Amino acid sequence: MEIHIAQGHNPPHNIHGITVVIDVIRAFTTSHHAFRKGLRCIWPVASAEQAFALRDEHLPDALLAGEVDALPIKGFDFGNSPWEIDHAELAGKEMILRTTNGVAATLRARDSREVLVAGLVNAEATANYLRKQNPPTVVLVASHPTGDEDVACAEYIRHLLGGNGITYEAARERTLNASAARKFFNGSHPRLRPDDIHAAATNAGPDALVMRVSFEPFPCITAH
Ligand SMILES: O=C(O)[C@H](CS(=O)(=O)O)OP(=O)(O)O
Ligand SMILES: [Mg+2]
Repeated sequence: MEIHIAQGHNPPHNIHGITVVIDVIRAFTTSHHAFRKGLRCIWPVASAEQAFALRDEHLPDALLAGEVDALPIKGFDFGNSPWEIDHAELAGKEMILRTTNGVAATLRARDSREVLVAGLVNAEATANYLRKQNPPTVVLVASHPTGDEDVACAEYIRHLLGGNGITYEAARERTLNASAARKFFNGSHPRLRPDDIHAAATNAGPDALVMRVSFEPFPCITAH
């Protein structure tokens, strides 16, 4: 298995392999928490306008979650926040999600045999799944174009797959110290809570959920 790490919103082609889009702070931490609460599926979209349109035209009961510039969007039910998700009733529901990095990169990751999304929370379960599938290539996409937290998670997954990499403890430290984490610790906004970063830095172990993306008729994330 060849393992490549890429960074940013444009995952490379990986026609015969599996692509894992990584967003630790916070999109796929939020997603994992939502699936743990019984959410059925996530519909990722590129903008707040698309989120409102998808709900109004096709999914009248779906909840809206996400951010612009990390902040909650007016008219949405939740921010891009694992803490807010932990305090919500989600069993059997569907959610439309708009985020800056994780969702943006996922929407551009179609040229792959299979696409997964992950954070540190489900890195171990994702690595176990990759090992079982044993594709010829794995592309780990650190979705934040310049940040360190997603690269750290990619290096941890590569380590779990037997390649060069770092321990969970090192990835956790890099997440807590990432530039994207700062605004959650300095009281900059009441809905940017330190709890979100502590959730993002948590390892839920091998029993965490693997999150897969399908693209037809609309992009959709489900958990397994
Ligand atoms: O809301 C988030 O956590 C981020 C934006 S930032 O990196 O914190 O500015 O969006 P995401 O798509 O989850 O990286
Ligand atoms: Mg991020």
